Amino acid sequence: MTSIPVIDFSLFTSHPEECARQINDASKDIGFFYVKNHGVSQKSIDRMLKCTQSYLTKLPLSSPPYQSLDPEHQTQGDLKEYEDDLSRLANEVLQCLALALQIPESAGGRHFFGKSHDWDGPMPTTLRFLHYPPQDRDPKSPLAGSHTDYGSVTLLIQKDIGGLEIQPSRTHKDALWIPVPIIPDAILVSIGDLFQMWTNGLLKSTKHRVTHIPQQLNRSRYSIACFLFPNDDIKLEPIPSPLITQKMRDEAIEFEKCRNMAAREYLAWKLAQTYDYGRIRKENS
Ligand SMILES: O=C(O)CCC(=O)C(=O)O
Ligand SMILES: [Fe+2]
Repeated sequence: MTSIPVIDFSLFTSHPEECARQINDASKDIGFFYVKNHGVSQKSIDRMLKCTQSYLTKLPLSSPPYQSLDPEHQTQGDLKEYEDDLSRLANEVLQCLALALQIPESAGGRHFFGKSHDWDGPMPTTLRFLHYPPQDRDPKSPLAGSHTDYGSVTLLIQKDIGGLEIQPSRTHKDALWIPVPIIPDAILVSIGDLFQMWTNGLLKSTKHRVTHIPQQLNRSRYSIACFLFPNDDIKLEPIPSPLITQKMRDEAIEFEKCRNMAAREYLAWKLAQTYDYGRIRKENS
């Protein structure tokens, strides 16, 4: 695959197996897909983007380029409506992944991942509102450096200005970066590290970054990311899918060091690495 497929998510209601097949094909290959007809109200998306714009642009430039809100303490209002729509979509995407991975009924069937992602519980699923201010700095340095997402699945909404790029090839570090266009009314979904580990690499957590669009240097960029995380104690062991064989497990040696970790520990470990990396770079510059 050299481009990100667009999946008509109304298939989830009419033909769930077909929806699952398309999501599976994209997740095994490029690790990213768009969903349209996703049922998240455009009105609530627009309101969220408007709030992001009016709130984040008022923060001092020294603030971090993102703010995380805590949906747990929202009981009504715009954020609540958005969060309800998004959690329904997230749950349906997780059902498609369970269907595609043929999780046996005895283990929960299509609700296998829904059970480990308890949206109302104390899990660290995060909504992140991102503002990338206009650039007067070196346009060659990316707005967000190359990374994979640490959670299970990410749902992303971007406003007007592109710049997101992905590196689908995993064979060498200088492989081609391909731009991710903004498709109006579509939500971008990506597979995170946890799914890659749970499936011994069958599903792909793909590197991505945000770069400058030269014609847009003087404009702010906004996006809203929802990073799905499972409950803290979920292990990073292979899941019960007949598609994940012992051979794949033997080959997935890069995941071995994380095998005994629970999801929360992995998150803390990744954050510590990122933080240390940032600190070391700062100290050496
Ligand atoms: O802002 C974007 O478009 C992507 C941000 C991202 O990849 C992240 O925060 O993990
Ligand atoms: Fe990301």
